[in-house]
Amino acid sequence: MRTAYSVETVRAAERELMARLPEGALMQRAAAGLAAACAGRLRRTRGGVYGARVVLLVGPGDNGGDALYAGARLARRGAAVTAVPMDPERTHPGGSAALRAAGGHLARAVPQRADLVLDGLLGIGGRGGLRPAAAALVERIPPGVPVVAVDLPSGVDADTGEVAGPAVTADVTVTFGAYKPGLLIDPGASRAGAVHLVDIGLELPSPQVEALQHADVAGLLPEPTATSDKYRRGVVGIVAGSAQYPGAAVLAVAGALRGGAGAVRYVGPAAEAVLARYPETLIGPGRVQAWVVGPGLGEGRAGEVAELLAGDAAVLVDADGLRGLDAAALRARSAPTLLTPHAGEAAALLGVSRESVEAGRLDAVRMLTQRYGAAVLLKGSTTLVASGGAAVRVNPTGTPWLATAGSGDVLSGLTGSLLAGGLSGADAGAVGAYLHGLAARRVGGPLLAQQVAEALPDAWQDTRHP
Ligand SMILES: NC(=O)C1=CN([C@@H]2O[C@H](COP(=O)(O)OP(=O)(O)OC[C@H]3O[C@@H](n4cnc5c(N)ncnc54)[C@H](OP(=O)(O)O)[C@@H]3O)[C@@H](O)[C@H]2O)[C@@H](O)CC1
Ligand SMILES: Nc1ncnc2c1ncn2[C@@H]1O[C@H](COP(=O)(O)OP(=O)(O)O)[C@@H](O)[C@H]1O
Ligand SMILES: [K+]
Repeated sequence: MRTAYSVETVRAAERELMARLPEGALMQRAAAGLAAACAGRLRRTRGGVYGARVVLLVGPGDNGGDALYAGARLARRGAAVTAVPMDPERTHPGGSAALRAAGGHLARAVPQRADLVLDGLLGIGGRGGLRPAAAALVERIPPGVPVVAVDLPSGVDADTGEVAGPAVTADVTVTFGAYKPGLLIDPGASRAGAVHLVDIGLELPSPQVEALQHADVAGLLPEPTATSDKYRRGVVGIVAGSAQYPGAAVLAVAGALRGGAGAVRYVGPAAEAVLARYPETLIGPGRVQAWVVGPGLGEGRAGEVAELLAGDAAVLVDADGLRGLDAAALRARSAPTLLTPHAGEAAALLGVSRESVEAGRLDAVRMLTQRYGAAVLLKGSTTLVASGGAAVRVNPTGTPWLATAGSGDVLSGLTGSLLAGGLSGADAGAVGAYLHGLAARRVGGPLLAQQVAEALPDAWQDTRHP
């Protein structure tokens, strides 16, 4: 499991550790890790540190201090290091002195010839959009030169991944002590590049955000045993499709057949199309452990949704099923319930704009789980899964090629199948999104939704091999 912590949590752990260490020790640990990562990068790109031209963008706080001390270490190894302070009156004094003593120097303008740029403008102390002095330095980063962000790319909100205005786009982010949510959640995650964690010895409580990895998923997947039969493995029912959208039913069934349930039942007007493609499908009402309702349902079928929600099987509500949901009915349920909106559907459920959901995905998914009393999977770039007050799960797999009609139907079938296999709403959502994203990466792009479904068994097997 990869875990991420809010600024408040990191600050508290930092205070606790600092009280037990000599002054400045943590910053030296951070700078040593940062310099090592930069040296590694320079070795790969130009054969070594000696003679490399390194530019430091230096902000007024400790983030700038980290950059200056790391710059001093690189200067001692023969790099030509130039630091450009955002505010020359407010620059980490110890760091500036160390850099000068190591042979580096400070400048007013950003040199345009460089082998590496360190973004040490703002770390976890950054608030709001970059102020003009910081934005002006970011604008002067020479194009094509690799950028290493110190702790996080300046302009990215550490707690949410929100980006208000200009921000640094890094090739690598060297982060200290713990991942921050903004490094895992878009739009921030896309600005961070490859994230490298430097252990500085912080002791941390439970995380605010987490991301499953192969071993976590393999541990949650429902595998059949010698005593399994198709009913014990779980039956998933799909209520999807309409005369207008029969394909949604076929794609949801395609996902459900590869999600580990023992049988897939289809209820709706697209039975012929479903059977033509998947003769394995059971047709018509019957007992199930989990329902998937919504893909391609069209309008005027809220009654079917309400009826399923009144029952005691697990229910996944997607797409058209999400229209006019009754929060009180959802809150009254005791079986697992999972809502799987994309940003537009989430916006409608919250009564806000789609843009605000996309800009603040973490807040949106937390508000949805609170308001509807259900687990919520918010689809899109860096899919999030929230359930009650537990850590929000961010999906680390996936590809923008998934932004294609029908891929969400495959996801809902797959995830419903996992619910039928006995996973909780949050686990089914996180594991479903993970496999779906892994399968899509295997296909590459451009991809068809049905290819994603077909690649699911291979993705499932991949999770067993770390
Ligand atoms: N935590 C740990 O364990 C460790 C932390 N370490 C390091 O410390 C970093 C945190 O340092 P920090 O607290 O000094 O804050 P930092 O990010 O440098 O920024 C604050 C300064 O920026 C300014 N400013 C704010 N917003 C702005 C904006 N939008 N645009 C422009 N300016 C803005 C703000 O100005 P003010 O608001 O005061 O006017 C203030 O001067 C952390 O990320 C990590 O690198 C490691 O050394 C060791 C272990
Ligand atoms: N930019 C993106 N990056 C990664 N995944 C994306 C992106 N946009 C959409 N997706 C994924 O593609 C799928 C689309 O689902 P959805 O919007 O319900 O489409 P549809 O209703 O056509 O099936 C979801 O799994 C979503 O997370
Ligand atoms: K930074």
